[in-house]
Amino acid sequence: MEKLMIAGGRPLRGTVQISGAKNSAIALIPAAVLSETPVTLDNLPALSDVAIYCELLQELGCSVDWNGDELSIDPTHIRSVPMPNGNVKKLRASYYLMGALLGRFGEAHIGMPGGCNFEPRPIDQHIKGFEALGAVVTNENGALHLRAKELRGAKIYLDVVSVGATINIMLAAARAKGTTVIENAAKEPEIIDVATLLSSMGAKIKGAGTETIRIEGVESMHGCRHSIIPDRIQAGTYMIAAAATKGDVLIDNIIPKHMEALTAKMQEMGVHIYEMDEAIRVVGQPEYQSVDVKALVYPGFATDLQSPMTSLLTQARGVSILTDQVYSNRFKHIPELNRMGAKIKVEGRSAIIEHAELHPAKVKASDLRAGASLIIAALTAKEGVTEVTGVEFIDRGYDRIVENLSALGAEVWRE
Ligand SMILES: CC(=O)N[C@H]1[C@@H](OP(=O)(O)OP(=O)(O)OC[C@H]2O[C@@H](n3ccc(=O)[nH]c3=O)[C@H](O)[C@@H]2O)O[C@H](CO)[C@@H](O)[C@@H]1O
Ligand SMILES: C=C(OP(=O)(O)O)C(=O)O
Repeated sequence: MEKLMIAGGRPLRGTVQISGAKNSAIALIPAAVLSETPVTLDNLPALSDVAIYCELLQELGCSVDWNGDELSIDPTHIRSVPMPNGNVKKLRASYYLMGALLGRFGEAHIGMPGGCNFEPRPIDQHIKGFEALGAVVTNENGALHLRAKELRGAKIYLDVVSVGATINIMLAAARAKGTTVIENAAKEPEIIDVATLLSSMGAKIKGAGTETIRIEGVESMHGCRHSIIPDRIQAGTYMIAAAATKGDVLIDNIIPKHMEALTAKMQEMGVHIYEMDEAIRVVGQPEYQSVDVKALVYPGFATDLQSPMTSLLTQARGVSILTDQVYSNRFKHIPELNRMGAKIKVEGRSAIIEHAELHPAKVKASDLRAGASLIIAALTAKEGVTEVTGVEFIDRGYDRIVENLSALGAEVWRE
C-alpha cells in the first residue's frame, strides 16, 4: 500500500505551476467522441483519472496518443460497445460517455460511475435530460442502457444545479435535431470550457456560464485543437497550503477570477494575497481570524475546496463554521484531522472548527479532497512525520503533488 510521508512545520516558498483542470479534462476527452476527425487537447494534467479515460476511449476503438501535456484522440474507428463494468467504475466522470455516445450513436450502455463516494451521488438529473431528448433509459443489472431512434431538442429545467447533468445534456444535445434549452444550468468554468471545445468542433452553443444554455444540434462535428483551462481546485489547494504553513508562494498559470470566492475568504482571515494577470501570490501571516464559509455552486466557494479549507481554519483564532450547501455529508476528513489534534465537530451540514495545534499521525484519505486536507494538515504539523494512506485518491486529482511540494521546500516522499 502506497503512503505519503510528510515531515511538516516548514513554510512553503517558491512558485508552483498549475496544470490543466481535472474536471475539464475528463469531460473534454469524452466530448471528442462526438467528432468525426481527431481532437487534440493541450495543457492536459497527468492524473490517474485521465489515464483511465484514455483506456475507456481505446476500449471504444479510438486511438489515443498522450505525449507530455498533449493528448490526440482519433475517433475514426469508434463504435458504441457495452461498458457495464471495469474502467467505468473507477471514476465519476465515466457518466459523460452516456451523453457523448448517445449524441454520436443514439445508444450507450454504461455502468454506474465510481469516483469519490463520500455520500450517495445520484444522476437522476442526467437521466431526466436524456429522456427529455427522446432516449429510453433502462437499468440492466446496474448498468444504464440508453437508446434513442432520434434525439430531439427539448427544454430541460434542472431540479438541482448539477455540473455533470449540465455537461452530459450538452454532449447529447450537440448532435440532436433542433434546439435544446437547459434552464437552471450550472455555471462552473469547466462548463464554459466544454462549450468552447464543442463550439470549435462545430456545435452551436450559447449561454454557457449562465443559468440558461441553448444548444442547436448539428449533423456532424469535426476535430480541433483546444487548451484546457487551469485547475482552480489544485490552485486553491496550494493557496491554502501556502497560508497554512505561513509560507510565501506564487501560484502560476491560473485564472485569478476563478479563485475569487477563496481569495476573498482568505483575505477575510488576514492572509495577504496579491493578484496578477495569470498568477496569485499568497503570503502567510503569523495569525489568522476565524471566518464562516459556505460551500455553494459557482461562483460561490467551491465544495471541492471545503475539505482543504477545514485544515486552514484549524489555524485561525476563534471558532469557524464551515457549511457545505452542495453535499450534505462531505466530512470524512474530519475524524482523521481530529486524530492529528484538530478540534472539529460536525453538526448537520456544518463543521465547527476551533483553533488547534496539529501533530503528526497515521491518517487515511478516503477521497480525493479529504486527501488534500490531510496533506495540508500534515504540512502544518510540527515535530514528526505524518503518514497518509489512500494515495490512489490523491493521484486522481493532483498532478505531480510530491514534486511540486518538494520544490516548494516541503519534506514529503512516497513510500
Ligand atoms: C467530475 C466532476 O466534474 N466532478 C465535480 C462535479 O461532480 P458532479 O457533476 O457529480 O456534481 P453535481 O454538480 O452533479 O452535484 C451537485 C449536487 O447535486 C446533486 N445531484 C446531482 C446530479 C443529479 O442528477 N442529482 C442530484 O441530486 C448531488 O448529489 C450534489 O448534491 O461537481 C461537483 C460539485 O461542484 C464537484 O464536487 C465534483 O468535483
Ligand atoms: C469529487 C471530486 O471528483 P469526482 O466528481 O470526479 O469524484 C473532486 O474533484 O473533488
